[in-house]
Amino acid sequence: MKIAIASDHAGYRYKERIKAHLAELGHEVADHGCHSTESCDYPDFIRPAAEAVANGGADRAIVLGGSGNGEAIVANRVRGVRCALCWNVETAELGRRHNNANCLSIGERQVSEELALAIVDTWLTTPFDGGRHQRRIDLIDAASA
Ligand SMILES: O=C(CO)[C@H](O)[C@H](O)COP(=O)(O)O
Repeated sequence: MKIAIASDHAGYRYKERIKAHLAELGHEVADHGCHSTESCDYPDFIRPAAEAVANGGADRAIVLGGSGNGEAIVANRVRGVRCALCWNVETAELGRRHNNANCLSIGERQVSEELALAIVDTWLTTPFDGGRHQRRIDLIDAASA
């Protein structure tokens, strides 16, 4: 899978760890920054990663911050992106099964590194259920057209 990844300073360490994990799994990763723990403004980095999904340059995106809230907000402003803020394995599973989330947001200050990797693995491997959930996604898209 082609995966775009981005963080701010608060998500930088998990970004580096998750990039290594994705490479081990054989995924192709494009890092949209940031590139250090020096304070920066997350929209500058998150938006290009989300746009990569919207324009077909990436299959999925992972965005990382301190809480992950602002990162999910930025990603969800990009049409066609469905970004799920996940803090445990169940929210990651539901983000895929019910929301067909093509973007994952995690807060480095909220979850352990071990849990972050488990969240990533679940989000990568869980299929979308379709059915009534596709109808709801269609309603979301229609409402924001
Ligand atoms: O999670 C975030 C946004 O939702 C950011 O990582 C967080 O706001 C950064 O805060 P600070 O500049 O105080 O490190």
